[in-house]
Amino acid sequence: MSSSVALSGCFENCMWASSAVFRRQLFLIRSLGGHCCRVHMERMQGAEGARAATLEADAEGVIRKITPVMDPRLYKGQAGKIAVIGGCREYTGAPYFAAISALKIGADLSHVFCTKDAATVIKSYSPELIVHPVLEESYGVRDDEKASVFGKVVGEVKKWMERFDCLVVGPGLGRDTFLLDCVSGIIRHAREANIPIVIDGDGLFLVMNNLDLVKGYHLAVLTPNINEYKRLVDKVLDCEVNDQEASEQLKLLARWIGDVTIFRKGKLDLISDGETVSKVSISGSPRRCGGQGDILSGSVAVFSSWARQHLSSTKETTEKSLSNPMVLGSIAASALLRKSAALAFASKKRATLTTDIIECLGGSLEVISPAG
Ligand SMILES: NC(=O)C1=CN([C@@H]2O[C@H](COP(=O)(O)OP(=O)(O)OC[C@H]3O[C@@H](n4cnc5c(N)ncnc54)[C@H](OP(=O)(O)O)[C@@H]3O)[C@@H](O)[C@H]2O)[C@@H](O)CC1
Ligand SMILES: Nc1ncnc2c1ncn2[C@@H]1O[C@H](COP(=O)(O)OP(=O)(O)OP(=O)(O)O)[C@@H](O)[C@H]1O
Ligand SMILES: [Mg+2]
Repeated sequence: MSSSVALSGCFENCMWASSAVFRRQLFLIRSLGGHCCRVHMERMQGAEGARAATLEADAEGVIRKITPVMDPRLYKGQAGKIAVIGGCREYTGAPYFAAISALKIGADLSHVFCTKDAATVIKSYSPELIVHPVLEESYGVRDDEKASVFGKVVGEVKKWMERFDCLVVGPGLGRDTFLLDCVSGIIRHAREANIPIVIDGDGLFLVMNNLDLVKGYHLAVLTPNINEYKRLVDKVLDCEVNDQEASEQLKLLARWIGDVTIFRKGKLDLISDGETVSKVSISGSPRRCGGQGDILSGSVAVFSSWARQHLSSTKETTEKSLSNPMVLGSIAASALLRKSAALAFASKKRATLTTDIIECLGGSLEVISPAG
């Protein structure tokens, strides 16, 4: 069987959910206990053979290609307008890290949509950010007010939606049920408006329980850390993480969810849109202070916006995944985060904090793609 025929067969597998064949397979998988991934893997391997090892991405080449030149004819906003949906009573650092990283890399405007409790705190970290105190948690809303507050919250974000090049949903969002309902409404509007979305942190918690929010949306990137990836694999593939077949499992996960890009964060970063898998293993920092994933989500937002702009202005024909702006943006963000973390660690050692890494973003980008 040709590999393309086999691949399309595999895709069809993802559509089994409503068929009798799928129910029979599910029964078989369940009867085998925790071996469902092996079953899937064998199907994949049967389909594609033992595919070539996952290639290291030419991340610096990608950065050079998509980073826009500094052109005095550009006006404010053309280098990127990013919005972070996140920030609640508990977490104010995460949305700040994501939003400020976007600016430090070169976006022109960075907004944060958060709860009232978080807004003043985030504003006090930086006057550069545009902060909207619009999200509401259950404790502040009576049951009989919920429908109207929902409409107001979603409406406030929708007013701005079309101006954004990318949304980052989840850093420091929390897990309040009413707040997450409103964020589901925001994601639906973003999809309708064709706005790319990076889903991270508690945004992944939301999406994992409502896969339809991202299913089939080619402009969505999911950025799970080690715990979030475990939960995603468990929920979607109904099995455990398989590190021996990491690339195949990731590819399968992206296909199973449907047309999204998944960025699996870890000792090495793996990125797949279900077509190919790219690896970025540039050495980073051994410090694992919280917040590095937040820098990454803001960075993916900027680079994927730049990749989208680049691709729409060139007629390059290339491999399908390398014409996927979300994959290119993810590869670029991974490399820049890792280089910046290494640079920060070289001078700060054990005292390295997320804010130190953010300070290294500009310098690290300058080495790869000088501003002029
Ligand atoms: N400076 C800041 O502001 C930073 C803020 N950050 C923000 O923190 C948030 C969580 O992200 P994280 O990375 O801690 O998630 P992760 O590793 O899955 O969780 C570890 C364990 O905690 C638990 N758990 C988590 N949230 C829970 C909840 N609301 N309620 C109850 N349990 C919860 C979780 O349990 P489980 O999901 O398994 O039930 C798991 O066992 C997210 O918004 C992120 O952006 C970070 O970006 C760092 C910098
Ligand atoms: N062991 C490691 N060695 C080197 N770099 C790593 C390692 N683990 C993660 N990273 C880098 O740090 C980035 C953030 O990953 P991490 O797993 O810390 O995210 P996170 O847990 O979501 O972070 P946050 O604390 O912001 O929520 C990854 O993209 C990766 O490049
Ligand atoms: Mg995180």
